[in-house]
Amino acid sequence: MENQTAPVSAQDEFVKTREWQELMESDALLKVTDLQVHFQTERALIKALNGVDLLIRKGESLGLVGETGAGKTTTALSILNLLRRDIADTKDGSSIVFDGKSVFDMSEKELRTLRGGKVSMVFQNPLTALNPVFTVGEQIGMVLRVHQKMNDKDALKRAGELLEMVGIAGSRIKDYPSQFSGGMRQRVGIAAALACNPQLLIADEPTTALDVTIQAQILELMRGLQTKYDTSLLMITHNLGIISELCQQLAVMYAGRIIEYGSAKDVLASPRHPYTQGLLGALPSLEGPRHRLTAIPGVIADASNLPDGCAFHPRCAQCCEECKTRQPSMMHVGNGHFVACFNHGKE
Ligand SMILES: Nc1ncnc2c1ncn2[C@@H]1O[C@H](COP(=O)(O)OP(=O)(O)OP(=O)(O)O)[C@@H](O)[C@H]1O
Repeated sequence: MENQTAPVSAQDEFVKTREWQELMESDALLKVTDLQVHFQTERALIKALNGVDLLIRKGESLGLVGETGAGKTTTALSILNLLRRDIADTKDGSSIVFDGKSVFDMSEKELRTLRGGKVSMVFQNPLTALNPVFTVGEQIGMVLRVHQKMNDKDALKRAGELLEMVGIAGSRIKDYPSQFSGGMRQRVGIAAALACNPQLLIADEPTTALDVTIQAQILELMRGLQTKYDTSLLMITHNLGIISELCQQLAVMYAGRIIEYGSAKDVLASPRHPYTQGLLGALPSLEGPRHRLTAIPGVIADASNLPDGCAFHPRCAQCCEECKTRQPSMMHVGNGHFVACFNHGKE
């Protein structure tokens, strides 16, 4: 294959093209390289992440898409070093560097500053993210007391301001989560996530539980905040509308690897990987453009029994002999667009 350098990690399969390696060495706020995470369960060893490379620059928004089980949430939790060590084994050679510092080398104190301070996460279900027995003011205030060392009075005042910022009357700091609608609870979650002006906001399917009008309002809110505060964003979603509206870059994940990456505009307009083409419904269709990910024929790769070669090959209509035995590297197809596919990775 063209432009391949020598293996860059202990694993022979992590052969990177020069262009991909150069990209991964460029300046970024968050850099994930060769991330490998396995879960040991009673029944099997689940190879959830198998060499994830990702980067997010300051102020940039990256969309991360892929079918269920691709490893998106495991990647997000790894960034915050939140995986339980007793069940999740992060392999040697895995690296996550945030703002110049490895999250795996951070002390407990540094990790507390990272979580909810420098990096915040908004979850899919606003009900489970909020504690029902505390008022929303107390919950947002708690973030401010811990991270900004504010006293109770200032924290409550600031919590009211943050509620106003997400379009909820500040006087409602005294209300409990059950007194808010689903959309409002998600706004409260976002207010809490933004309390400390994070450098990176991770949103894991933040609008799935909401109806379409509220979804649009939340997205508008996130876009406004991103522009105003230059916050970087990692947006995990199945919704392509969100990607095209909110994200500059797009990474597509399959079986615990990134298999396509580029500007969201390029990848959505001309997906190169057969998997991405299938996901986007870009394969010939009579139904016109799709706004959500479409179903691809075949079974999603089983993380406890991954096939040799390209993990997508058993489902790929364009599979050739090489695909069955070798892992394709991320190849540059121009304009910062990369694809890991032997058939489509050439200029
Ligand atoms: N705590 C765990 N114990 C065992 N296996 C796990 C655990 N967490 C995740 N996995 C497995 O790791 C793989 C990746 O899961 P992950 O939740 O990261 O995928 P995902 O892309 O976020 O999926 P979804 O879109 O459904 O949220 C899956 O095979 C999943 O079953």
